[in-house]
Amino acid sequence: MTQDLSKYLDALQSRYKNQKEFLQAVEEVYQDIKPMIKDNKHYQEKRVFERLTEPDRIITFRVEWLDEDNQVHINRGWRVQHSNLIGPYKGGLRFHPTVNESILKFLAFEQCFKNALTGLPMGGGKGGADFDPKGKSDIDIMRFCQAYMMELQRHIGAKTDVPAGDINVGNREIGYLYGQYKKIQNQFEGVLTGKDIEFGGSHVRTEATGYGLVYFLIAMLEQHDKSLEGMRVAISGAGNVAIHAALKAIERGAKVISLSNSKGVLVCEEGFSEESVKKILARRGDSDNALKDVHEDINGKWQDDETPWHLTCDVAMPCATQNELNEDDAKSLIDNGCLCIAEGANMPCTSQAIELIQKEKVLYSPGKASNAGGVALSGLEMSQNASFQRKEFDVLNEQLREIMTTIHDRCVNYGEESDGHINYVKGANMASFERLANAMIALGI
Ligand SMILES: NC(=O)C1=CN([C@@H]2O[C@H](COP(=O)(O)OP(=O)(O)OC[C@H]3O[C@@H](n4cnc5c(N)ncnc54)[C@H](O)[C@@H]3O)[C@@H](O)[C@H]2O)C=CC1
Ligand SMILES: O=C(O)CCC(=O)C(=O)O
Repeated sequence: MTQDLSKYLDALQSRYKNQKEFLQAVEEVYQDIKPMIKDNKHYQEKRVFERLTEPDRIITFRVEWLDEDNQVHINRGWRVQHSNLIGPYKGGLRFHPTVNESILKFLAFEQCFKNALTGLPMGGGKGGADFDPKGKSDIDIMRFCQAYMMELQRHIGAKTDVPAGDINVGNREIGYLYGQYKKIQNQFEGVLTGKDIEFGGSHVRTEATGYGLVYFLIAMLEQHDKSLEGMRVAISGAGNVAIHAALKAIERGAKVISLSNSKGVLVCEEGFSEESVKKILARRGDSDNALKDVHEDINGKWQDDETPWHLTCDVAMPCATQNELNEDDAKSLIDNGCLCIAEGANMPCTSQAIELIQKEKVLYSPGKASNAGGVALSGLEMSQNASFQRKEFDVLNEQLREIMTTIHDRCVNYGEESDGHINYVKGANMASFERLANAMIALGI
């Protein structure tokens, strides 16, 4: 039967040969769950792996919009509804010129496993557009969001599909998207998460992915009798995930030595202060390189076209984008003594980098486990919306910490190897696959 499965994988690789990110995500899961399928005749007979690798549906549409000078623009929009086996489709929207079907399919596929790990009733999806918000005015952003929602609203609903933010879709964009949905549908419901606190949003959603990443990291270090306090932490990215991971790591006594963007890296050898990170956060909206702008003010060094991975650090947290950390970067981190890599972004390490990291037995957590805090908090936003209630910040923050610790423990339960090493990738893949596969069998064909 595993032989048939490898034939199926060959067929998938040939059918989607132009979708390298999607295949990369599927192949990673396949390696870890192969033995589970071999040992379970129901998984074989019901062809669960094959069914899990094909999205339920992909909605593709044209987004036409008028900019503030009344010029016509046309973009491609998508929503990949991958699986609603264990709850409504759930996952973010990404607006970036590099967005294509392969990237959204990989993200939606990963999202199913991530959401299963949270223990909450959420299926997996992802969407977005090849729209580039860089340099666009607020009016242009609003008009694009309205045009995008004009089509998306037909396909989503509080119990059907609940999008949220991802790269370049934050609180402002969610507001414009939700405003348009409400106008068209005349429904005040939890159809999007990441909303403003004043109209149905939840405390801690903004911070959740970054904070959750650090809660996971702390659990991972404690599991290995280590503490985050005093550790040098290199972070990439300077967006929602990176900034909140930096703030939480600083609060917990770590020395955060870098933040980055696609133009270079900002290094602060003595460690950023909380005030420095907040300065960067405040500048983000009105500058296309906030990191470079503030470097002198906060006593940091700006390095053009560099990434953080050549720095000497104890912990690395890639929090920018997919495949941003390659084999050479992994080698450089390991040679410089890095003992832990915790992913904040989705699939930031290339397959070759992961192979090396695993071979060297460096502590390593995949994004689908360590960045699950964002979607977990979205799940809590959905339940607050459904019951027309609002929970306090501290209550939700504690719930987030508990969920991340539980995800960590699930990875340990499934990922501990005979020599005691914990393979968090294997643990995350097996624990989530089991939940999805069992649901698939119970729900019938
Ligand atoms: N926002 C969320 O709740 C969640 C986000 N993620 C993932 O985290 C990552 C970052 O997302 P957000 O922080 O939300 O987005 P964001 O739009 O707030 O920030 C993205 C950051 O990455 C930087 N960046 C983009 N491309 C880069 C490149 N090639 N090299 C270096 N830096 C680059 C940008 O300059 C920006 O600072 C993405 O992989 C996303 O899918 C994962 C889970 C939840
Ligand atoms: O909160 C959500 O629904 C989406 C989060 C997300 O896009 C992710 O986990 O990658």
